[in-house]
Amino acid sequence: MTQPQQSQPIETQPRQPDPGIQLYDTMQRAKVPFVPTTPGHVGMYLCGPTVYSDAHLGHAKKEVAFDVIRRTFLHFGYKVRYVANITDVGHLQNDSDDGEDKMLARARLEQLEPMEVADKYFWSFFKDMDALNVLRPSINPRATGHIQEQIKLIGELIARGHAYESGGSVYFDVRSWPEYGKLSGRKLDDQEEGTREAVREEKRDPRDFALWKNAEPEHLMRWDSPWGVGFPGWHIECSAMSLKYLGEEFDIHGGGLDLQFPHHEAEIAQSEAAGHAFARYWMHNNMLTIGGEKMSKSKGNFTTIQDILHKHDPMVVRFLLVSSHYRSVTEMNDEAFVSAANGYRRITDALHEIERRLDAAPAGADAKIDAQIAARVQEFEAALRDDFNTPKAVAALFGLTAEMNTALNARPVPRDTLERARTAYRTLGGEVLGLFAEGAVTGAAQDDGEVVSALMDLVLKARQNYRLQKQYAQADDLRDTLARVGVTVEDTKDGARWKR
Ligand SMILES: Nc1ncnc2c1ncn2[C@@H]1O[C@H](COP(=O)(O)OP(=O)(O)OP(=O)(O)O)[C@@H](O)[C@H]1O
Ligand SMILES: [Zn+2]
Repeated sequence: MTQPQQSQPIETQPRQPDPGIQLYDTMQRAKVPFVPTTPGHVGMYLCGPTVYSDAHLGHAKKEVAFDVIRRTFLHFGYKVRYVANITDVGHLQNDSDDGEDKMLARARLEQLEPMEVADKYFWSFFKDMDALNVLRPSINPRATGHIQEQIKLIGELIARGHAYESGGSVYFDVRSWPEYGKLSGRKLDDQEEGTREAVREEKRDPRDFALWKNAEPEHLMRWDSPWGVGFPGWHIECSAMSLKYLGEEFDIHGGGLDLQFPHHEAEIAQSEAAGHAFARYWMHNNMLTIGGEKMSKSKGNFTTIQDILHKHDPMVVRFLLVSSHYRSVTEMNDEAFVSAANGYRRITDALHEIERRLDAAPAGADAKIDAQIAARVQEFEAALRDDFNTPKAVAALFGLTAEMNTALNARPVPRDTLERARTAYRTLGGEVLGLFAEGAVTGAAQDDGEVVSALMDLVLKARQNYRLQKQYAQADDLRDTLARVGVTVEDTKDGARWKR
């Protein structure tokens, strides 16, 4: 795999970790101050994809939401360890303990080995995420690479009396853990059982969930265990891998709202019952919807990220996603893309104009514009400190853009002020919101992006050099070549400009 073609966030100045971040904790059902387990550090665990098909736009909402949260912590001076798992075994069709393993069902459909399915969709997931400028996880553990860790944790649960073996499978005993249900607020008696008769018979209580499943003879993914040949249940991988890479207690556990029950509830019960403190804060993104309904693979109402990237610039897709709050529903339709494309262009046009004018700008600074920029930076940062409020942060960028456009239209803006504005855009829009990927891998619309803009800057500089050296034939030749591909060059008092 090629390296991610994205710039890692860099801080413009060394910072002390910002103590003022508030986040909404699903467990406390309130916005609370973020207090790290280890000062200056954030350990995050995100439930990643089950790699059995191409990712859709709903997955992109989740990945981008948590990517911005991670980037915000980096911006505010924290060191972040970001662990996001890959589920490549144990996720059964109906999310309970019944049905076929999603990986196996797909393997049969595509006539591939289960591991071929996992690898195929693992790489396609990261290709999509690179295009959307989502930073790669610090650690990206796969469930099948951590079978021993899962077996060990299951053994601990049996030893403590919170799990039992039955018919070669092992189940978590929910009755032994009265706190089961505390995240989602579901009482044990409300919880529906959705399992087959044979599975139900193995359980002491229908709501017990599988930690280990006995493998039927035709089941291809299988490992030896103290309970016979089988495979792990879906939930146990996240407890085992977060414990391994983030320790006994870590800061933030994230995932989609639809994972609260049963997945996160099960993760909490099995981790805490095994004696681990587990996550301090629980964060959940809301859903991306289409016609008011959750976009999902099983409903069939999904659009893959690949399909979207054939029609739209990946940065416009990202802009659309960050324009709504991670805890809000994002409704997807054509108008949403049109308005995101317009909004994104408004911001990038201003940034490019600022960058274009930098070289020829008069020396000095403009105190009034500097103050406006500083106020917008504060507004942006305050929005993100307040539970990562990206729509408000985007509004601050629009405010900055309106003010900069007014200033740019009124008078020559001095260089230090242009530089300050440029840094504000590049740091806040680029590093924190991740909106200006340099050379991200993409679909069709990318030629409109920054690569072209950078190349055109080079060409115009070369033309200017010819003119300064009075080599007018060469300068005209460049202009004519551009004209043949539909690019016109205009000479203005502020230097040459190009347009298509
Ligand atoms: N429409 C959506 N909006 C936001 N997040 C989503 C959406 N769909 C899935 N996710 C999140 O992506 C992750 C993986 O989800 P999953 O693989 O179950 O996708 P799915 O399309 O819902 O599949 P299925 O329909 O088979 O359940 C989960 O954290 C889930 O919350
Ligand atoms: Zn998980």
